Amino acid sequence: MIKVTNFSKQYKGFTAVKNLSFSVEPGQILGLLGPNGAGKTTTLRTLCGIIPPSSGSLMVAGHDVVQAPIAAKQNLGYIPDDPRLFDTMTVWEHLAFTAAAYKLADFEKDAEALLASFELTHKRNTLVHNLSRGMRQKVAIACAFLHDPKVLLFDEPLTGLDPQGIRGIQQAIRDRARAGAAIIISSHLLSLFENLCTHIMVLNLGECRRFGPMEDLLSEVGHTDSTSALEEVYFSITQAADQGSETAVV
Ligand SMILES: Nc1ncnc2c1ncn2[C@@H]1O[C@H](COP(=O)(O)OP(=O)(O)OP(=O)(O)O)[C@@H](O)[C@H]1O
Repeated sequence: MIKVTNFSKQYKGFTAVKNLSFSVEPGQILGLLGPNGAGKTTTLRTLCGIIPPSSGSLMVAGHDVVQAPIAAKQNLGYIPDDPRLFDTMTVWEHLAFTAAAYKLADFEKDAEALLASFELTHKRNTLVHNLSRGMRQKVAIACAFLHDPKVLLFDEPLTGLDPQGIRGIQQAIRDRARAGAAIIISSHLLSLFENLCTHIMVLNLGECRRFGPMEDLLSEVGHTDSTSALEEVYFSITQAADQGSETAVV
């Protein structure tokens, strides 16, 4: 569903991502982690077609994001770390606008259901300018879900959410994966990965240092507490990477 092959990205000669290859199948949730500047956002933004790759191929639901950008985007929902909304539009107008952009007929029932699931029904006619940060985040996620994309990309999805919101988004992500979506989540919250992800990729300085199923990664460490196990794996990989170790695939 998501297939990235030998992807590299340079910004004016600086290599932000180097020779990255991985895939995410339907139902899988890949957790992308790595220190600041590791290349996570660059990878997600390239998969969305916001920035072009320098080399390599990136496929979304069978469509090359450079060769067939519209078909790729029709199958994609992207929630950036700082979603930009239209301050002078209401919550409902955002959903209607999104439906028009994706040419969705009869979107109303699905939109109502999304508002209910994100506890936004009572804010239906409120200008997004007058929403809290967490509510704005939920509007962005509801819009990204509306066309029922096969691929979902989340950059730091829990920023600004309250515990109830966090639980709601986690459940929504799980439901989408169960329904067959391929999902990538970038975050610094290891506990989020432990609760949600089927696979993990650790990036450091633009290179993949580890990629594989979560259970394989955790079994290496042999912890019963998976949050601290993930933490241990993360630090051992990123510190080893700093000392120049090779990429490992589990
Ligand atoms: N437009 C740009 N021009 C030049 N360099 C850039 C640009 N965007 C990102 N970079 C550089 O590319 C590298 C990777 O950045 P990126 O935003 O992908 O990292 P990240 O893993 O998402 O980091 P964080 O966890 O801090 O969000 C960084 O060194 C960053 O400074």
